[in-house]
Amino acid sequence: MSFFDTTYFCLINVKTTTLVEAWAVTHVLRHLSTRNKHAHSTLPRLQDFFVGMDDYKILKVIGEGSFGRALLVQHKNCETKWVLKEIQIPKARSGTQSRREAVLLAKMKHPNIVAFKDSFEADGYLYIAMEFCGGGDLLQRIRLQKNAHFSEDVVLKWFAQMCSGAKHIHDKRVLHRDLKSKNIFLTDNGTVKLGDFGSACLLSSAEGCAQTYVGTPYYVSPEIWDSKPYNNKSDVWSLGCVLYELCTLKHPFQACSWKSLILKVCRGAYDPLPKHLPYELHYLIKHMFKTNPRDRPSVQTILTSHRISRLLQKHLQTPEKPQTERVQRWRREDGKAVAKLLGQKTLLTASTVESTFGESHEGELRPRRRWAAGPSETVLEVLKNADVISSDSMPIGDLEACSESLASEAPQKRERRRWDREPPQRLLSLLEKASLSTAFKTYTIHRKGEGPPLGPLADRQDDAVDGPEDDLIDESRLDPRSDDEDTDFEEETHFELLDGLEKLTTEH
Ligand SMILES: Nc1ncnc2c1ncn2[C@@H]1O[C@H](COP(=O)(O)OP(=O)(O)OP(=O)(O)O)[C@@H](O)[C@H]1O
Repeated sequence: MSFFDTTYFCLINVKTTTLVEAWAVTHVLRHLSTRNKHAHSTLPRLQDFFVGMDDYKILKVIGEGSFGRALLVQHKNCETKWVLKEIQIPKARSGTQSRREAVLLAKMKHPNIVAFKDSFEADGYLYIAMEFCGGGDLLQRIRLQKNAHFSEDVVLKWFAQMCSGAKHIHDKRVLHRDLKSKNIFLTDNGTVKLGDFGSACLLSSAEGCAQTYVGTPYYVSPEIWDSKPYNNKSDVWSLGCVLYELCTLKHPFQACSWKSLILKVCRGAYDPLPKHLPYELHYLIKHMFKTNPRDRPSVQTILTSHRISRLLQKHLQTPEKPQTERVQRWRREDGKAVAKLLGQKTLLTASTVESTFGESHEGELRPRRRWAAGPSETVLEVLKNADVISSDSMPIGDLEACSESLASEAPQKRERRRWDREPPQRLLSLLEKASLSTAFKTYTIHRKGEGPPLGPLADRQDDAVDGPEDDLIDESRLDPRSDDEDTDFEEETHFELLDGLEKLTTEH
């Protein structure tokens, strides 16, 4: 199929939606057939193609990312503005591989995901036409604020919409892998949309995709620095970074060196949110920044059964349905039976402070669990002779020793799941001299021996993604899943992050 055939096909597909557009197609076809007769040896670049036509024009170059330019274009007759991403296709790569972002976007139809319009290739470039978000990206919006914080309502609304978009892609077993405020857009009417699927990766194509690390160091979760597989909770970590930025107008993990950045990320050490923000947001951030991905909530959980859910739901047009309850609710009778077994004391009395409501009955207002007024005797005993030092100044080793001694004093020593290992020494030493400015860029790092970093559309020749577009999504993966399965939603292949990173940091 020649370039012109391909272009005819694309244009017909996109523009036959209205009569006006059908007229435009006729015009374009006539124009192209004239051009075809005098076809040059060099195929036209996008500029020739659009500007030369009566119906479209390039309004401006919006910006340039790591992998190409973003252009604002307009269809003359319907005034619709699109963003056209122009991405150079690496010579060695096949065109079909290059369409991954386009195909992913096309399949992701959701009010909180940047809509796909069309994609085509010309002259070694891939063009992806997508919805133009007139409000710009969230990073620009945050910068506009200077020091004025967003209202709580705005933060919750935007975050709810981000989660809704993220849930949609996770439900399709797709990871975004590069969620950051720069890749999240606002429309003119203030709706949030996730964009830039250049890094998105279908798990079903682990063969071709999971061997590549994509991400922006400031938003990368601890497991990635630990060379663990990327999973849906890694996207949750990145969303946590964006939420934190919305709340504070700062990055959660600020640092003046790579070493300190990675240490902070791996320890999950961030400054607490401002006090005026609701408790639910504090609680959510704490959970999104759990260093063990299994302890982080999934987006499904955040939207439906987390403490924050109630606050988020009112900002969603179509509220997310609560999870189908797999775990049976704890019934009062069961509680009583277990309590009897455990020590002839009802669990209600054991776990709640006696309330002025007295004994509650089914359907009646229940007393809320409250902490006892003072710390427990055991804690007081342990702390009696302890030095008073701030946790900030306490070296991590001391903290661990202290918490271990506390645990040994406790009546029942409970094994806690932990993920607070130090980042690998080699990683720290190789990053020591690298400039931190590079930590804000999107990286693509290939496996050991794969050569230099390549764009998001570049992949191995034997990439399983290559092939008919419909093969890209395994439909069986679209079935609804339980939240437990969600936790195990991760890439199957490990990759060597350090080798790739070493190359990058010596290049920059
Ligand atoms: N759909 C869109 N609507 C409005 N602006 C957009 C859209 N897509 C991209 N932009 C803007 O175009 C510019 C370039 O975006 P692009 O996605 O090419 O790279 P980037 O996100 O800036 O960088 P990187 O590739 O490192 O992620 C950015 O300023 C971005 O805000």
